[in-house]
Amino acid sequence: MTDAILQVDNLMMRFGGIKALNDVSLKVERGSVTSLIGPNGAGKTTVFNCLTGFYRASGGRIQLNANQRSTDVIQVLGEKIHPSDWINPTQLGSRVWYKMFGGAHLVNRAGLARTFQNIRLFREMSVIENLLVAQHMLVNRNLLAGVFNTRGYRAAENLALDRAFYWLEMVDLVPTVNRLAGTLSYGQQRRLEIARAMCTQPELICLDEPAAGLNPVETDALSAILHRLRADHRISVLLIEHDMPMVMSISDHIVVLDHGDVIAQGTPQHIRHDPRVIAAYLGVDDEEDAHG
Ligand SMILES: Nc1ncnc2c1ncn2[C@@H]1O[C@H](COP(=O)(O)OP(=O)(O)OP(=O)(O)O)[C@@H](O)[C@H]1O
Repeated sequence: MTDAILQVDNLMMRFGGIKALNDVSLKVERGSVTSLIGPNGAGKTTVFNCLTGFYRASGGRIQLNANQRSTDVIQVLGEKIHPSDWINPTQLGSRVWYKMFGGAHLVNRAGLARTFQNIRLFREMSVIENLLVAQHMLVNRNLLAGVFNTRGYRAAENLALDRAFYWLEMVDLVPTVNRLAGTLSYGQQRRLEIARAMCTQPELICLDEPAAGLNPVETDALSAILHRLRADHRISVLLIEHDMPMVMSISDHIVVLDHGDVIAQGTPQHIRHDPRVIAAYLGVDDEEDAHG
């Protein structure tokens, strides 16, 4: 029996006349590293945007099984009211509720965090401030507790600091703690993005091209971090990445997208030899490499 932390069925996304996602079904097994690969414009980032609530999918189903509950991601983002809701008051109430109070924050609270293809740190804030801001949902936000600096408020702040230092250590950035995020090297900024996402305590982390622009040493350090996330913290990872050696070495499962459709999925070994994947994406050189 499978234990999927994420199950995506028949996901569709249209932008006017453009069909960015046609019919995407995939799943991420709990504790696995799953990679989403494909040529430029295949729809990979659009999948991430639908999963994390940046886009509202045009159709399909996204189920996240984390934090000991199952979350219907499309529902919590706030769906349109359907005509049939008027004869089903519970359904109508739920849709109105999520239309008013739903959004991407609920997806994060349900256990999913992400990083971005173009780094989106607060560049003018220090490293530690970036990590504390990420935790504002988790700490006590009671105004009076803050004004009177109550014991509960201080305890929550200390916990946030402990969590920030824990993940800083994990990504090897403790010495940079007071530097402005914008002054870090590119590789350090990528690692800080991962630490910031981890501070929200997700069970599934979606990483959009984390190795882009990294040198080979930094890419190896990143692979080691992903290994540790899975082995030591049982975090599930969904990865978009063009660095094929990294994808092939780190993934348990690979999903290949092309023109908004899943054209293949399976183990790295299986994907490496799939003729459709070679034709659409990997190309002859990679096939020769694989055989060589
Ligand atoms: N907000 C948008 N408005 C209109 N079209 C969009 C939008 N976002 C994505 N698209 C289109 O959807 C298709 C898929 O884009 P997407 O960025 O998901 O591809 P990708 O596989 O992530 O590519 P890359 O590897 O280059 O990042 C493209 O044709 C793109 O132009």
